Amino acid sequence: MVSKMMQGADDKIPAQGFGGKPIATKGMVIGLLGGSFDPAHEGHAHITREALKRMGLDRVWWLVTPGNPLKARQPAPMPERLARARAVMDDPRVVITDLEARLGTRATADTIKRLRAIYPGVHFVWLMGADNLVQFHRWNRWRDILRSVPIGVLARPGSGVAARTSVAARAFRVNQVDRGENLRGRKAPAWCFVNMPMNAASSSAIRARGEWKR
Ligand SMILES: Nc1ncnc2c1ncn2[C@@H]1O[C@H](COP(=O)(O)OP(=O)(O)OP(=O)(O)O)[C@@H](O)[C@H]1O
Ligand SMILES: O=C(O)c1ccc[n+]([C@@H]2O[C@H](COP(=O)([O-])O)[C@@H](O)[C@H]2O)c1
Repeated sequence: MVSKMMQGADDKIPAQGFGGKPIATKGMVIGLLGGSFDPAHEGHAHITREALKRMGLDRVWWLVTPGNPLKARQPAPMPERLARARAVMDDPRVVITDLEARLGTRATADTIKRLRAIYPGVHFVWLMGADNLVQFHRWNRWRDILRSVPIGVLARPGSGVAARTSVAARAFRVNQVDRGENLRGRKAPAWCFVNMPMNAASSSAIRARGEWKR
């Protein structure tokens, strides 16, 4: 028989955060911000705070990718990207993790599938900047992603029009949340476009200025 104390612990999954995987509580709504974070910057922190505030999220996990499947360039070593990300985003609601390296996944569709299996009862929301919606139809099994989790798209300078008229936006137009930006309780397919004061920071600009290893 499960004791009262154990019942409390059972709400937390995975039970002991095994293998460095973060612990979540059943019923939580967790935003996933995947990225190269090469390096992390104020733009990432800005969209994370906005997503937490506007979308009804309990947590955001930054998934520092072992390597974007569409980018030929190898990013800086994982420990350095993790350390920089933790310095940029120091908030108890945000977990910086190398989960994809631990799971052995690269394609977002695979990562989401694995996370939903490992964390039953947890609701995931995929987050991305508007520039990623523009080329989202080039991602592996992009329609499966849209059908498996709600997606929050955050405005980024220069990408608004292209994002709104992108292949993915047009294909899933009827699933765009028409009122507000709150994705809590939404069932996929559902996505929102968050118009907000924008931050122009980018990793490539930081690298171009020689402020980060290339
Ligand atoms: N300033 C920003 N405004 C809105 N979204 C952003 C911003 N910077 C990054 N993002 C989003 O954060 C996620 C991770 O971005 P990434 O780590 O690739 O940074 P980046 O600045 O876009 O890098 P790069 O310049 O090398 O392409 C992506 O979904 C991206 O769209
Ligand atoms: O799954 C894919 O095919 C895919 C293609 C391009 C990008 N992604 C993911 O999108 C996220 C943003 O990548 P980036 O390099 O723009 O920061 C990151 O988690 C990548 O793994 C995923």
